[in-house]
Amino acid sequence: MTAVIEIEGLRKTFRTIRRGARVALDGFDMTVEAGQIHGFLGPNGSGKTTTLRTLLGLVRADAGRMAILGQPAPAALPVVTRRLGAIVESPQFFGNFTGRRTLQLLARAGGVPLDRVEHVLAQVGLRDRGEERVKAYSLGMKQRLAVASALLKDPELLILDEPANGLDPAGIREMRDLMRELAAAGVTVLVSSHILAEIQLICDHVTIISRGKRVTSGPVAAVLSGFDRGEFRVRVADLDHAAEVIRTAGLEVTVHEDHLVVADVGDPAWLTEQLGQRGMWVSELTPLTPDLESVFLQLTDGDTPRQVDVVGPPRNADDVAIELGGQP
Ligand SMILES: Nc1ncnc2c1ncn2[C@@H]1O[C@H](COP(=O)(O)OP(=O)(O)OP(=O)(O)O)[C@@H](O)[C@H]1O
Repeated sequence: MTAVIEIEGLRKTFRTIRRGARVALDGFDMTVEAGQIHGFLGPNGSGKTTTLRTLLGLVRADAGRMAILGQPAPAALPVVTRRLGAIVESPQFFGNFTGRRTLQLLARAGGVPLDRVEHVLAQVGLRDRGEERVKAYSLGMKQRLAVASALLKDPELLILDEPANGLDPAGIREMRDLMRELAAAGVTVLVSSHILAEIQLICDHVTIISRGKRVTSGPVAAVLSGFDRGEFRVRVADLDHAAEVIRTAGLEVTVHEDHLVVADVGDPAWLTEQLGQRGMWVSELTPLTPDLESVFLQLTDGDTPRQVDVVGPPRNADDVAIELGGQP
């Protein structure tokens, strides 16, 4: 695998007269490899936009090493810029121009052959709406037009900051389908978001940032499996009695209003047998697999985010080692 984005030890402190020093990035690391749809997740103010702006040379880092498409950034950005598409600030389009005209002007300004315009209009699903004025576009269509403008150069890497922001569920679904199509066409996509369910559906890899530090990264499945405690939701008529039986058998159990949650259930058949032998019939036994939202909340909640690092270049859920520990 080739790394298309490498970030190591990135530091940035903003200093303002009114609010003093604010640490936005505190030794942040991230690697995005070719072909990935990589989700960049973090709570508001955790440093996502600062990372992307720094990577694209819009903000000067205090320290750290960055490379895009194998070239040092920001020094080599002029060299790689033709291979890179990015939407970090919401682009403002002239409302009286049509979508097609807008892209034609951008193509001409960027020295891109005009036939690319029809191609990218089709790619983002705007070919039939290309003759409408941009001011008549919905937010989702404007976002797609922005993506189309970033695709004009036929980039190998597309960086999108919060592309689903402000979109309704249908718009989010369209954006998700578009990203999948781009990835299928061989484009590496880095997409920052705080919409966890979407990231889980769209992305194959994820980096989670909290307070300017990476708290976890790796294949989505591996990150999730690192938080899988083998929990099951169990419904029986007599919750307290069942909890006592399960505890006596050595398993951790928490009693909820109408169900139990049992951790570290190796063999669910054993659990039903234990309860059945005592005349307690299980009406529900559901594995509780963690989703990105619960992992995200565990990692980014509270004053001190836990540092969770994937050791070595992750490939799949089996060869990922996850270390839990305090902040360095
Ligand atoms: N130009 C700036 N001047 C001062 N502080 C800034 C500036 N840009 C960002 N910050 C601060 O740096 C921190 C990180 O902000 P950043 O915008 O990178 O976070 P984010 O993860 O993108 O958040 P959001 O999801 O809300 O966009 C925040 O505390 C923010 O207030």
